[in-house]
Amino acid sequence: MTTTATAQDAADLDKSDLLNLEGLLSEVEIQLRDKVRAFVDERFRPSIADWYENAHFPVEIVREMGELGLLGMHLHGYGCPGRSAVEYGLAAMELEAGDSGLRTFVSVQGSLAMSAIHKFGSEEQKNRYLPGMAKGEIIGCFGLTEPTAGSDPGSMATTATRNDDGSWTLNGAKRWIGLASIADIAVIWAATDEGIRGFLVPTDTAGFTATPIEQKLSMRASIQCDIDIADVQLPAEAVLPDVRGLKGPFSCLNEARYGIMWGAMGAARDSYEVALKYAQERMQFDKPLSGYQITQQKLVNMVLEIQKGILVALQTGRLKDAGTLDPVQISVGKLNNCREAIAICREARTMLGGNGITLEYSPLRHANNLESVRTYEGTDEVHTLILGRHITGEQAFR
Ligand SMILES: Cc1cc2nc3c(=O)[nH]c(=O)nc-3n(C[C@H](O)[C@H](O)[C@H](O)COP(=O)(O)OP(=O)(O)OC[C@H]3O[C@@H](n4cnc5c(N)ncnc54)[C@H](O)[C@@H]3O)c2cc1C
Repeated sequence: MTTTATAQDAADLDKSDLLNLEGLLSEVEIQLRDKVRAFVDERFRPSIADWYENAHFPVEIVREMGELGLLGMHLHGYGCPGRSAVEYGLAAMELEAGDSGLRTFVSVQGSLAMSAIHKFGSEEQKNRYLPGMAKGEIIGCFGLTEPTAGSDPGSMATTATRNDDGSWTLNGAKRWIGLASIADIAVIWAATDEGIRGFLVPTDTAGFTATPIEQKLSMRASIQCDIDIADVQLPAEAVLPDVRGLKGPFSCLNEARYGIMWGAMGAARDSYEVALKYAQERMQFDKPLSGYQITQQKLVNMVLEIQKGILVALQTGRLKDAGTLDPVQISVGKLNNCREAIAICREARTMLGGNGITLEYSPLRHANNLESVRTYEGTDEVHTLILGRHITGEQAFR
């Protein structure tokens, strides 16, 4: 009797959640996750292959994401949803199970642009922009990277000079700036006499030009731009008053890096599930691929890393919600989960054979997207150096 019951229980175990990590979540967290999963299934999955092929970002669903409470999710007040870090992470995982471009939109809007205004803006700036951004009526972008300053943003060449009347003149260039060509407001980081400062630049300001970067092999259902900033004139009150120096942009990057560690596991889980289904249906040498030892080993290795990666993300989220998270701990999850996710997606692709190189199946699309995800918000190398510095006490950046 006991044996039968145990066998039945084992058969019921979720093949994507062998350890029942769902049991670590609250009812509210599960409900939120399921709501976002349903949105991705209904509004995103049916069209993602076409959007990816045609390099189309579905701006038409931005307001729906606002209605779902996905924009600036973890921010409180000013019309923001005020969700926990774990809830934000679970949403990021479900969005990226659809496509990294969708999660990237939410990261740029909420974790980067809205966070910058929420953390460092004046009351006037917060009231003016955040409620509309939370609804998806105002789109924001975050300009830190430059053509010659990527991993080393401290070397940025964009300048902001204070004019005699207190207004500002900005000059320079930014590269790889998500959403810039469809954004209404850009957070632009620039070098000033007082150190690096953030500026809120309406994108219709004269001298501000955003041009989408084309011919991308990754993140195709998403927009990144070159920005040219030529004698852009801004009023005195355009500056974010409450921060100077790189700690400003870095604290926003930490918000986005946190979401990425969850998101990467969403792409990995989707690839694993696609590969498992395919292996069970595809017959070769008179039996399903899933009946071969090598195939089983691939699937087992995938699900082990997915479970570990979600545990890493969940523990990081619990620390964040408790207010005890150290930025070094974010590097653990960003580095590990991106690295493992890309390996999982590539392995899943091998199991699909030739069919795996088409957009009919998600793993190669996810793997290609993750090339961007492992690069932005600190490359693998940068997070390795952050962790190496912490472990050894020696900084090896330069
Ligand atoms: C799809 C996408 C979206 C993006 N969105 C945004 C955005 O919205 N806003 C924004 O500001 N930026 C954005 N970025 C830019 C992103 O943050 C940068 O690409 C990233 O920081 C790396 O900079 P880089 O591309 O200039 O590479 P580089 O910094 O030139 O690095 C090239 C290589 O050298 C390695 N390297 C660098 N320094 C060291 C070192 N000290 N030791 C060892 N190796 C090193 C790097 O790890 C990398 O492998 C985005 C990028 C992409 C691809």
